[in-house]
Amino acid sequence: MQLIGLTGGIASGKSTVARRLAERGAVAVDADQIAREVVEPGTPALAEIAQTFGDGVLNADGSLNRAALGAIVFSDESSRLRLNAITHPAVLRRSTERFEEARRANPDAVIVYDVPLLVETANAYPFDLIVVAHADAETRIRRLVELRGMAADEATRRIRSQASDEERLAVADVVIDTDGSLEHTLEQADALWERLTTA
Ligand SMILES: CC(C)(COP(=O)(O)OP(=O)(O)OC[C@H]1O[C@@H](n2cnc3c(N)ncnc32)[C@H](O)[C@@H]1O)[C@@H](O)C(=O)NCCC(=O)NCCS
Ligand SMILES: Nc1ncnc2c1ncn2[C@@H]1O[C@H](COP(=O)(O)OP(=O)(O)OP(=O)(O)O)[C@@H](O)[C@H]1O
Repeated sequence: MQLIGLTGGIASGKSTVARRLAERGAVAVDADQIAREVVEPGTPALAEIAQTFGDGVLNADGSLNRAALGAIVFSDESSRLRLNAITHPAVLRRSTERFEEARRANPDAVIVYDVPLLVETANAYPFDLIVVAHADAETRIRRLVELRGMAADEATRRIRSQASDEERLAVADVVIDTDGSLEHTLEQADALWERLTTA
């Protein structure tokens, strides 16, 4: 098994790279998706979030109101760290289970773990290789505004709450330049796959 940590700032194109690698045969594990699973109604993490941030972060049906919680944590660093302290242990546990399942199914599996906060959590995982998808903050803000309808100031706040480009590049074994065309990104993902699968 090879465990590849794939990170990058918000809207850098991590999921695009992960999807391409999955098409070529990798097992993709997505930390954002797991972070959603661990706060589903009935989970201990959701109960702790409601206790910490109040019932205002819940929808009428008891599910997490992501916009309400996002508004709190991306404008107040201590709240964001409190949320991380609640969710990250559960994300770590479930992610590790997914890696283990993939290894049991195929001992030669190449697992691509798409994780936005890798710089903050890298030491928790035994990565064989760290890949950083890198695009300028300006490009990422434009994508968030144009493709996801996010307000520019919200996009800037999220970027500020994450590790800097320098911090991410400092831990990278491989950098994928995601600032250019989509084809250029996909070509680099294909080259990475060749490297991973030709010993
Ligand atoms: C605050 C929440 C409810 C906002 O939900 P929303 O649907 O608006 O965003 P979503 O979860 O799709 O995340 C989108 C992007 O925001 C960034 N982001 C999310 N959480 C964080 C965080 N705690 N710190 C910095 N950036 C973050 C990431 O780049 C992520 O890809 C949600 O992001 C959350 O529960 N975050 C805590 C869990 C976490 O750290 N997830 C990141 C991967 S482990
Ligand atoms: N050169 C490029 N490389 C990657 N994505 C690109 C490129 N040009 C445009 N895009 C677009 O930018 C967006 C990047 O989104 P993607 O979900 O891949 O990023 P992400 O890093 O996973 O985001 P998040 O941190 O929010 O999960 C997609 O809509 C993609 O089509």
